[in-house]
Amino acid sequence: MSTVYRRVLLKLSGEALMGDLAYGIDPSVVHGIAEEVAHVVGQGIEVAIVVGGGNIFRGVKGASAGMDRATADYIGMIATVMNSLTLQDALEQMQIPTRVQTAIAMQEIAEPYIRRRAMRHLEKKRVVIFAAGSGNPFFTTDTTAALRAAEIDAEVIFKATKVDGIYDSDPHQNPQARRYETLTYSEVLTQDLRVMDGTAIALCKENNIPIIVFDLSVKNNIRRALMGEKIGTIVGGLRETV
Ligand SMILES: Nc1ncnc2c1ncn2[C@@H]1O[C@H](COP(=O)(O)OP(=O)(O)OP(=O)(O)O)[C@@H](O)[C@H]1O
Ligand SMILES: O=c1ccn([C@@H]2O[C@H](COP(=O)(O)O)[C@@H](O)[C@H]2O)c(=O)[nH]1
Repeated sequence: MSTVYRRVLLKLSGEALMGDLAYGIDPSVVHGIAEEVAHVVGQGIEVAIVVGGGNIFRGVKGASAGMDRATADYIGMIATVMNSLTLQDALEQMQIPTRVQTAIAMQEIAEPYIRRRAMRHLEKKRVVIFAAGSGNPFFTTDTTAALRAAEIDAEVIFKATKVDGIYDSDPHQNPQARRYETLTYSEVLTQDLRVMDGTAIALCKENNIPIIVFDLSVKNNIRRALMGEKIGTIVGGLRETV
């Protein structure tokens, strides 16, 4: 069976890993994600993953409570390593070969991020999980996803998150918000649609990488999206002239 995509980058919401818990990781959520990723890998799609850290720690929150922002961001990046290792464990229990590469050296735990090595792993159909964000404070894992997608020549970024697409305002704040099916990068930026940070959108625009935003909590959505089914909101699907 031929697939729509050859190589994709899947950005998983850290917060969504909590499931119904108040904090941390719900093993059943991680197990469900791993099952869907395993299916897609089994179809021959090369999958790289960036996972957020919002279920454990966000730098901005730490800073607003009085911490030094850069220190708080390093803690946030370490949170993404915990999520990445948890996901690796779940995938390997399903016999899916997986490598975690970290942007902050922790060689006893994971490989360092080496672009060419990551690409080789992907060619060998190993799932590569990029941990510790970009390694730089003041960034997010959404921007990391855009950066890594450009570096590894991924065709598309799938942002699996807590909403089923991009709305004209935050649907968690405004129940009247209306969902878009498609948007240009420029529309997301000029309308200040904050489902992803502006740096991530700008990087995708510059490198012409489409972004598909969809709801992670619906069973089989990862599988459906990565297999090419049209769900959620697509940003930048059409080449822009502006
Ligand atoms: N216009 C919008 N359309 C859709 N969601 C929006 C919009 N504006 C803000 N949001 C919010 O963006 C959130 C998704 O982004 P957020 O960065 O919080 O999560 P994430 O990146 O998936 O998680 P994490 O940071 O834990 O990895 C949604 O839960 C929603 O409340
Ligand atoms: O490149 C990066 C990526 C992340 N951080 C910090 O980690 C947390 C968790 O990431 P989320 O994208 O919010 O899930 C983030 O709040 C930052 O504090 C970073 O500093 N640099």
